[in-house]
Amino acid sequence: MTIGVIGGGAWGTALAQVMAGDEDVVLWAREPEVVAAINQDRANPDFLPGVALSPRIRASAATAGLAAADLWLVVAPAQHLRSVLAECPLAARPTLVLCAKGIEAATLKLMAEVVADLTDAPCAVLSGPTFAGEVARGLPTAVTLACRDAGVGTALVQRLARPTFRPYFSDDVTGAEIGGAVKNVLAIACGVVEGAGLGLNARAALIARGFAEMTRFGLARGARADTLAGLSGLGDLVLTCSSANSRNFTLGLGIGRGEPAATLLDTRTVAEGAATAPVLVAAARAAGVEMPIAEAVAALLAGAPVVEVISALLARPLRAE
Ligand SMILES: NC(=O)C1=CN([C@@H]2O[C@H](COP(=O)(O)OP(=O)(O)OC[C@H]3O[C@@H](n4cnc5c(N)ncnc54)[C@H](O)[C@@H]3O)[C@@H](O)[C@H]2O)C=CC1
Ligand SMILES: O=C(CO)COP(=O)(O)O
Repeated sequence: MTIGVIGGGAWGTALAQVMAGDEDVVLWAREPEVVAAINQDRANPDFLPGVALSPRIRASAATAGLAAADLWLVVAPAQHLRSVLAECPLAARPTLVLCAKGIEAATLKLMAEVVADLTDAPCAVLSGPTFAGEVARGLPTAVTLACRDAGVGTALVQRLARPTFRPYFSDDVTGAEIGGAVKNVLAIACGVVEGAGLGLNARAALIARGFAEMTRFGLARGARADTLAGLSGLGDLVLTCSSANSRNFTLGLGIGRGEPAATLLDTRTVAEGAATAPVLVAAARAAGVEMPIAEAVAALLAGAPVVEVISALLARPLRAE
């Protein structure tokens, strides 16, 4: 059996590495230098430095090679998922496991909704507290594997489980997706709090009030509260809101210190929350849901001064919890 991985960034490479413990992996990467480094040096210094990669991973710059796999882990960033997948040999009807965390800007659609525009192949979502470097080094990790079809989902849990990689089945695809997308935005907010020196009380308040926003938005979009309180929601929120290993948290850290967001975003790596924040604000307004922290993050990314944004958040009318 062969697993396909779409995307040679940190997360695609880490998933390829953990899967290569038991199966051959065909990895499509967009950058020829990433393909060459994986095939020749067994490394991906551009996106996942310091990890010696398995010889069972074969990288390719051509999507045709994915046809050899019956299961694809789709790890292109959220805003590129549609264009990347459209170039892949979908006619083979592989099972798709979506691993990006975000909402498509042009359509306000979650990743599974984007995929439904392209194919009716079986589809699941993998999400949870998963820093790529730790997964690639074999440190213990648990994720949500969400699929509307319980038969497909439970088979995927069995196939993707590894000694240090534990998927938990859920049938709540929307909940798993919303947790991952929203926590990225909240991680930026927590980084801002840290960078601006606002203290640990403020960060804890932000995590709790941010989780309330995630829950309100999730319920409005049909997610279940127990999913949002699980690995792909609260679990991932806690991880990324408390560590500078998170690109989103680190972006917020810089903004909180007064660095321009545009400069901080000028990197090869993605901080998905930056793309998600304005989209989330639009989606929340469309759903009639108040998300003041997400609005604050979107304002900061658009260049609003940190002091003003924080003062405005603190000046909001007092209300019941
Ligand atoms: N890094 C991590 O620890 C985790 C990342 N994720 C999610 O996985 C997804 C991918 O993130 P990473 O692998 O970390 O990315 P990365 O930041 O390591 O690398 C950037 C990736 O974006 C791709 N890219 C850039 N421009 C593109 C374009 N125009 N078209 C198609 N692809 C383009 C690059 O080829 C590269 O694969 C994101 O949605 C992220 O939120 C999820 C869990 C953990
Ligand atoms: O999603 C992640 C961990 O679960 C990775 O977080 P960052 O994208 O903020 O680095």
